[in-house]
Amino acid sequence: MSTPRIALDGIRKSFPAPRGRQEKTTVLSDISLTLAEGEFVCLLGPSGCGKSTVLGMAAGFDQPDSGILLHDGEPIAGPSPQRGMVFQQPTLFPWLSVLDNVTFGPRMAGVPRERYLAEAERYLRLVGLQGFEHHATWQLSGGMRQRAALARAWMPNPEVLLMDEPFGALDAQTRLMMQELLTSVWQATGTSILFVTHDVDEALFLADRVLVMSARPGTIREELRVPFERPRSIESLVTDPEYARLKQRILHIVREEAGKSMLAENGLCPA
Ligand SMILES: Nc1ncnc2c1ncn2[C@@H]1O[C@H](COP(=O)(O)OP(=O)(O)OP(=O)(O)O)[C@@H](O)[C@H]1O
Repeated sequence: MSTPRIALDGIRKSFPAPRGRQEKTTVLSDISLTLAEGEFVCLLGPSGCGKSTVLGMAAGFDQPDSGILLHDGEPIAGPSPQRGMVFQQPTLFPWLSVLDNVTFGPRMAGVPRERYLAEAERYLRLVGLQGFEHHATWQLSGGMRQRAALARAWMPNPEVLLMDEPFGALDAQTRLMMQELLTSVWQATGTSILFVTHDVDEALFLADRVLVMSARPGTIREELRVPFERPRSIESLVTDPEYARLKQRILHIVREEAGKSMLAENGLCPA
């Protein structure tokens, strides 16, 4: 078997307790997962189970207390342009044009314009923003801003993209369009994607595999392979009995784990 792009093995992570309290909060108890080259994996789980913490560690923003964290078999010691991150709120500079936002990294690094312009135009075309290069980002809709953020994340040609509910703030129609668009850019680039979502339909539309996390302290409770051929159409998927079975299974686990979280928050032990 080839080396995975990203591998987490036995990751444990705790954070200091809020002021005035002694004990630490253990957020992740034993997380092991892999992301293969070109694979699309979705991470689902109840609120607060540690999904963003997993992404942050894979990005190199934070280190685990124990366990192994690897990119192509090498330890992840800090952030790298090979691992891009996309957040729910696109972190764009509102006063800059779309093109200046997308090319911000190479411009700040002093790369000559002719070396990055064709690449920027390619990504703007892939995300459907050709013709909007010179608009300021405050002039764009939420979906268009997130498309600009995608083009910017792809500019360094990262091997891995880590996405933290990137479509969570969009309306249902825009969200569907963004899922189709993301799938087509992913297929055109071959980037490995680890994608956090709360939306089971989104996970089943996008992913090759879905990993469902337990309540905090988070661990991977179940892994489901998503068998549907690509390109996928949401209209066909929703009539597929296998889609209904997978959706029911994931909803069942997430509800069960969310129930455990509520009991723990109220100081009660799950039965
Ligand atoms: N830097 C930090 N310091 C202290 N606690 C933190 C820190 N980062 C995260 N936490 C805590 O860790 C837990 C997990 O947070 P995280 O954001 O990873 O969960 P999540 O599954 O992504 O949540 P959600 O689904 O609600 O976005 C939360 O209780 C959060 O308060």
